[in-house]
Amino acid sequence: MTRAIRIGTRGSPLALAQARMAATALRDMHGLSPAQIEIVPVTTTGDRIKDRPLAELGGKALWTKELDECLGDERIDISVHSMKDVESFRPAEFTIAAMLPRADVRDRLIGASGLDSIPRGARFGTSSPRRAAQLLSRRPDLATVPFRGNVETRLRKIEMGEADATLLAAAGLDRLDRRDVGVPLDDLLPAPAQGAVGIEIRTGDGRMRSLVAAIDHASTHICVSAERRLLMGLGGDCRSPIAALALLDDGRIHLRAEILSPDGSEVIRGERRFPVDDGEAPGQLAAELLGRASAALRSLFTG
Ligand SMILES: NCc1[nH]cc(CCC(=O)O)c1CC(=O)O
Repeated sequence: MTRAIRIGTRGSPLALAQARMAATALRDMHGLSPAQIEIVPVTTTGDRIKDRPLAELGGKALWTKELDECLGDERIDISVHSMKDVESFRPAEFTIAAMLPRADVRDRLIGASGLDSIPRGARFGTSSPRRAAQLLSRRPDLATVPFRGNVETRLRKIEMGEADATLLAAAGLDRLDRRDVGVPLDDLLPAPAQGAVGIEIRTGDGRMRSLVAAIDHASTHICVSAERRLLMGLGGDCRSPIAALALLDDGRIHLRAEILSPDGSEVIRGERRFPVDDGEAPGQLAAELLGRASAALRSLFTG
């Protein structure tokens, strides 16, 4: 091994925890010493802008732009991302060469013991169009209030009473050792790629490609790729209320998805089962969902 592998990551506590998971996996797989891996925190646009819903800025590589610049300039060798935050179309210059084993994919409800136990008219904190729409479809009496910041910040906002309840990804809570926080919701479909951590390299970097490919978790990669293909087919971005989850079932992919109007009044659900090497099926499911949606809902998508 020549010089240390530089792992670029966002600087949030969750991002750093995920970068450490990637570092540990690489170290264990390749028998590296701690000095042979370095973690390089990079501040992204999404981290800097704290006062506006990110959905308003929409589709502008909010979490990846600065990391991409570092990766492109060879200031880092790999980038570690929450796959959920990685836009569906990436520059050909970069390749997601591996994913870590997926964590709990569910959202957890904070501030109430179940969706039915939230008091009538309570304020629900979220800036996620998906979470807002899913919640309003079940509880139209609730009011959503904007809710940004990292996981710890959002938990503090609930403690301070800025909102009565919120949803957070189980994956993030668990990785921050907040395993006891919140109630998992089994019947709320998560965001595409929720719970998955991706490792990105420069497409031409053969050395990193083989180092990183060795820690790839194949079933996670297969399922998250199917969810991202669906997203591409929908032409959705972080402004579009989309939920999707692919699971492997008997060697085949079972992909479930829903698209929602922002106020939750319209919910279009669908699912497909298909072989893992069928790259077309997710796009076909996307087209089918859009075909069943009202013109107003369809207009939120460009696919
Ligand atoms: N949107 C921010 C974000 N990006 C990834 C996670 C959690 C980890 C994951 O889903 O992989 C979170 C926090 C959350 O949604 O609660």
